[in-house]
Amino acid sequence: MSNANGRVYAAVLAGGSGVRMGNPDKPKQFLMMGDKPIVVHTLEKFCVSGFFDRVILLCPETWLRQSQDIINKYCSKHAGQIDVVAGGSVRNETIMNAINHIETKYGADDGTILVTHDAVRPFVTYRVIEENIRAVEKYGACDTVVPATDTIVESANGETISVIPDRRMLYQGQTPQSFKMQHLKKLMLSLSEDEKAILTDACKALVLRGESVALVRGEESNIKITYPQDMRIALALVEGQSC
Ligand SMILES: Nc1ccn([C@@H]2O[C@H](COP(=O)(O)OP(=O)(O)OP(=O)(O)O)[C@@H](O)[C@H]2O)c(=O)n1
Ligand SMILES: O=P(O)(O)OC[C@@H](O)[C@@H](O)[C@@H](O)CO
Repeated sequence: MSNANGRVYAAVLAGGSGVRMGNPDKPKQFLMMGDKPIVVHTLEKFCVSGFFDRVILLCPETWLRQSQDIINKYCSKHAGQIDVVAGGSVRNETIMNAINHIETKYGADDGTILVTHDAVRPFVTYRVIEENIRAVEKYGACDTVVPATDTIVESANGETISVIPDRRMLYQGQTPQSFKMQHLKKLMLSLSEDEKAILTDACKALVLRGESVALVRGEESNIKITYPQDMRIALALVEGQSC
C-alpha cells in the first residue's frame, strides 16, 4: 500500500544474537512459540496488515539461508512479499542495511516511509502499525510508547539516586519506530562515534538533533522477548490467544 507521497516498507529486525536469553542453540527470534518461530509470528502481522509494499527481514548473515527456509516452511503464503537481507553488527547498522537494500532494489524518495520493528515483539497489533504510518505522514517520525508504570530512578554513579523524574512525563519505548526513510538515513550518517555509542534506538538519532518525534500509544502486551522469563510470558500469551 503506497501512501499519498511514496512507498511504505517494513524492516523486521532479527539480526541480533540473543545473549541475554542465555545463549540457546539459536538466536531467540528463531525459537518456537506455539506452532511457529517467533519471527514468523512477527512477519505475519506485517504481511497480513496489507499496509506494506515490501517487508524486509534482516537476519544474522549466517542465518540467511535458514531464514529463507523458515519463511518457505511456516509463512509460504507471504514469501513473495518478503526480502531476506543480512543485518549488521549493531541494531542501527541493521536498520541502515534495510535502508540501503530498499534504495538499491526499489529506489526511494522523500515520501518513502520505513516502519522498523523488533522481530522479538511478536504481539504488535494492527492498530499500532497503522497508527505508526499515519503518524509519520503527519509528523515525519514516531515512536511507540506506553506510560511508565514503575517510578523511574536515575543514578549517575550506580550507587545513589541523582534524581527521580516526574513519572507523568515518562514513557517506555517500544517498537515500531517509524520514519521518513531518507531523512533517517541522513541523520544516521551524521552521527559521531560518541553519539552512536549512546543510541539505544533509532528515534534517539532525531532527538539528538532536536527534531520532534510523535508518540503512538503502544500496548502493555507488546513485550520484547529479552530474557528467559519473557519467553515464558510469551508462551502463555500465545496459548491464551489460541484458546
Ligand atoms: N545487530 C542487531 C542487534 C539486534 N537486532 C534486533 O533488534 C531487536 C531488539 O534487540 P535485542 O532484544 O537487544 O536483541 P539481541 O541483540 O538479540 O539481544 P541481546 O542484546 O540480549 O544479545 C531484536 O529483534 C534483534 O534481533 C538486530 O536486528 N541487529
Ligand atoms: O537496549 P536493548 O538492546 O534491550 O533494546 C534496544 C531496542 O530494541 C529497544 O530500545 C527498542 O525495542 C525500544 O525499547
